[in-house]
Amino acid sequence: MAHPDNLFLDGVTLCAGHKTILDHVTLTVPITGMTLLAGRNGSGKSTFLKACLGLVRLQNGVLLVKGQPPETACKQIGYMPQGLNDAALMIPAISHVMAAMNGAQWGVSLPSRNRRENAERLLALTGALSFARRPLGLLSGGERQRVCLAQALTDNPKTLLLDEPLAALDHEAQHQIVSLLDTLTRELGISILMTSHETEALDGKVSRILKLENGSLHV
Ligand SMILES: Nc1ncnc2c1ncn2[C@@H]1O[C@H](COP(=O)(O)OP(=O)(O)OP(=O)(O)O)[C@@H](O)[C@H]1O
Repeated sequence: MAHPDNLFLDGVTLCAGHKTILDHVTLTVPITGMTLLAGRNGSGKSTFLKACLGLVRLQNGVLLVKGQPPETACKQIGYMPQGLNDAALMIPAISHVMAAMNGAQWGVSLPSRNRRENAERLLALTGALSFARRPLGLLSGGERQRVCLAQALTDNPKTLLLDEPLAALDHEAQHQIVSLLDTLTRELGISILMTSHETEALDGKVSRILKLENGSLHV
């Protein structure tokens, strides 16, 4: 059912180039709390997250994220893509967060003082305020993930799509990020759909696992 808590797919076919990621998939699954999108390298996890954001078009079928088509749903979704492009590495961490605050939701740009205060609030929330003025390229992997998470949290999203937020982190940093994500789901009611190969760090924290394999998606 196209319920506001659900991810809803009806006859969805999704391709990336010549590769079929989803082949006529029909599925309804709640995505409240933390949902792990699992699958082997190249199975299509990143492509599916992009489809949920309306960045990649379906070949066929209907996809609804919390009851809305991707083009509408994306306005209430924070997205953390896999990796950063090289240009982003040169700018201070706080600018990376402020850059996402374009005021698009309300049609007016926020004054820069408000943007800075908002960015500082989000960086404090993710434990990244102490390195807010350092270039992203000089931060450790774990520090950078915290900044990217702060950027994904701009505009108070109801849902976060996180592509490999635990990649290249040591065990301690993985557990710190997982604990932060757990807090976001429990205290702010944010739904998190994330990809990760680090399933051990997520033990006991995920509400469900969605498996993407051989063109099918199942719980
Ligand atoms: N724009 C594109 N054009 C052609 N092929 C693509 C495109 N984007 C992705 N692919 C291919 O589609 C497949 C799925 O890629 P995707 O990045 O979604 O997988 P993934 O499950 O996220 O992988 P990983 O776990 O390695 O990050 C891969 O074989 C990839 O090479």
